[in-house]
Amino acid sequence: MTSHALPSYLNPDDLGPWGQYLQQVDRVTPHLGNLARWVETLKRPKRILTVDVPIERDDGTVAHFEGYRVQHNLSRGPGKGGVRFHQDVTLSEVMALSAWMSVKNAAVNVPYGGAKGGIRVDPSKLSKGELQRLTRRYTSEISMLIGPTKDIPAPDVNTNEQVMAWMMDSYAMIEGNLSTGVVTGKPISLGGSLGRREATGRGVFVVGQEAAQRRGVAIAGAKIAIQGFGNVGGIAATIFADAGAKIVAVQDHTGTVLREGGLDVAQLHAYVAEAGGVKGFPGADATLERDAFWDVESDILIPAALERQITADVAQRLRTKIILEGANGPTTPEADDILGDKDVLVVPDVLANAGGVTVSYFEWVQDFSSFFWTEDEINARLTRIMQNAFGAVWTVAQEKKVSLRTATFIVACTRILQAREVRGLYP
Ligand SMILES: NC(=O)C1=CN([C@@H]2O[C@H](COP(=O)(O)OP(=O)(O)OC[C@H]3O[C@@H](n4cnc5c(N)ncnc54)[C@H](OP(=O)(O)O)[C@@H]3O)[C@@H](O)[C@H]2O)C=CC1
Ligand SMILES: O=C(O)CCC(=O)C(=O)O
Repeated sequence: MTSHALPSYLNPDDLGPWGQYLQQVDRVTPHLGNLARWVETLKRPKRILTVDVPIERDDGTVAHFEGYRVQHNLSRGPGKGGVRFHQDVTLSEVMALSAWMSVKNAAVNVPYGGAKGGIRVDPSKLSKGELQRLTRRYTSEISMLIGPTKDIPAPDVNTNEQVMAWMMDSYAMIEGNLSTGVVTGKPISLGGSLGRREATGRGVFVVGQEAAQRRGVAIAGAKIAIQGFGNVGGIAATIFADAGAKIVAVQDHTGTVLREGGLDVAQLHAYVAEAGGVKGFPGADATLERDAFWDVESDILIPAALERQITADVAQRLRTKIILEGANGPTTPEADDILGDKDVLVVPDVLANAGGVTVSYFEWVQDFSSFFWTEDEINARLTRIMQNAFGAVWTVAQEKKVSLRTATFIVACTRILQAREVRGLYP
């Protein structure tokens, strides 16, 4: 029997984010004991759908966009993971994001496999009508894969509650019934959950408290630098600032703003809502060149934008104690090694940003039971799950003397492969 480490549909010379994920799997394999015989299942997505998404533009022309939905692993439950609209989306990226969802969902022990979707499009160049047509067409094209018990999309970069409402409505039109549980991250008026919008940033804060406590860093007064000021970075900034931390630097696509004494986060949110980005924020002491963001001294760094931002070069330069990965895949394996040598504590994406999918799970449960919880209940349950997950990973990391990333992969991949093994293969 031949076993191929690389799926045939990828260019072996340019694996992109999928290559990064494969290296992470290689690092966990020696710790999986007998389950390692199943490890190849982690290296192959279960199902990949590539779709052509044509829309009529407002000017009457027709434009085509490439979209994907990848179900990486379904051993523990239906697929679950967001949908990204971005001009740089590739199949390799969506494959990696779907795999990180499998690991993340198992790390916090929510009953899902991993999936992710995306369209290669710059949504800022579309009108609202065009965006709605794109979303509806995409939903129709992937409708054979998704469903409340099959695969449940959610928001990711450049998608939000409105996009989820359009996805749900398109699916309901196809199915002929109202299936609120087909997507999460919906508006509250449509079966969405209190606390979902804030959940990823809140989860980053909870694990941040756990990490800071173990590293002897006080959150009150801690200096925090954040890359990305959207759903994850923007909300994390607010929660950390409310807890007394100083948000000393924020970078988004438009620029980087700095204030030694701490930026006024509420004012920055108001400014970004008007101006479209942090560039030109009058409450900043200084602005920085893009690359200089990585030289800002901080106690905690929160990458909350895109993958592969912290490369080996960046890792050498960083002056921080703790990295909380709000983004998926922000640190390359080479950078991980350097940060380990520098004793920087990296709380990996598959743990740090799991708050979003955790409250998505709560939303899905609430939709099925048509019984909705209070925000306090949601936040208390979220906090408990994140603290327990962090504690379990920390213990494994100490026992096995591995990074928190490898420890999270040990916990999660063990759960995934135990489910795989006990289900067995069709003879
Ligand atoms: N939303 C969620 O619930 C979850 C999201 N994540 C991950 O968190 C990350 C951010 O997602 P989310 O906050 O939802 O996305 P948003 O679209 O809400 O925000 C993305 C932010 O990143 C900024 N950004 C994009 N590219 C760059 C860049 N090259 N340099 C600096 N900043 C950049 C954007 O700036 P600008 O607006 O100027 O383009 C924006 O501020 C992603 O990796 C996502 O996968 C993980 C778990 C859950
Ligand atoms: O809420 C969800 O289902 C998934 C969110 C997501 O895409 C992620 O955690 O990366």
